[in-house]
Amino acid sequence: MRCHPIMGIKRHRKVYSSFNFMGTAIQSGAGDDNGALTFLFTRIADDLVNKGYAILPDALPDSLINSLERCQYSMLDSAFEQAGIGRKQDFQHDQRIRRDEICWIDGSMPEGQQWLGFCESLKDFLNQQLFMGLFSVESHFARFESGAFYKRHYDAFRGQDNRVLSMVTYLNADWQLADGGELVLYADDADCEGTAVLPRRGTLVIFLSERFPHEVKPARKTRESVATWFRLNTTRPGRVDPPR
Ligand SMILES: O=C(O)CCC(=O)C(=O)O
Ligand SMILES: [Fe+2]
Repeated sequence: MRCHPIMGIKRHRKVYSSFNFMGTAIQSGAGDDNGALTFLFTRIADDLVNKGYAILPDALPDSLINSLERCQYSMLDSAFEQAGIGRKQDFQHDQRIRRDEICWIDGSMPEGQQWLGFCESLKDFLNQQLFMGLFSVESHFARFESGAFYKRHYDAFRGQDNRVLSMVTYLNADWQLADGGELVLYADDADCEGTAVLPRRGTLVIFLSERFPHEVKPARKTRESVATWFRLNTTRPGRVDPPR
């Protein structure tokens, strides 16, 4: 994959260890987890500056993945709804483009709160380090049943939407190449090859929403993921901009 230096993001030198991950006090040993999270967040910030994306296998602490999984298991299947394309008035289901089911994480369960706390901490860290001006976070579980896919798309279009950063993580243990369902991240519109990522448990992918077209190849067994977006606040007089 070709890489381009990221425009508009600069590293702000700071002492990382002083950062406080209040939202992610994970079970016991929170001190160790905080150290690991500082390391992870620093890696993400560096990769965003250098490449505009990060692909990090085994990135998330087990405790966080386990609680995401508990949260997801406890949601009734009926809580998953067919995913649509577009926002509000443009919202439509188009099975030719995507065939996953989603369930928004609203913080009504402690495990969901823990995940949203992790995302908030990352948002604050990136704002402190890179001055990204991220304002809010939205996150949902997604389930791709066997045969489901999501065709090549952007998560945001320049000047139109306020999704700035896209992040995906996966819950699938023992996912093999033969299971399909790869996320393919393309460098730009001209890139036909891309970089394929297997949706393996704990892998974290994060990228600039407006810059990288991407797709999910057809899965050959049920594929469980968590998709998250970091947004700017584009509310202005006469136009309220709620999340989603
Ligand atoms: O699940 C993935 O790997 C990516 C999903 C995606 O592109 C999206 O929800 O916009
Ligand atoms: Fe996407």
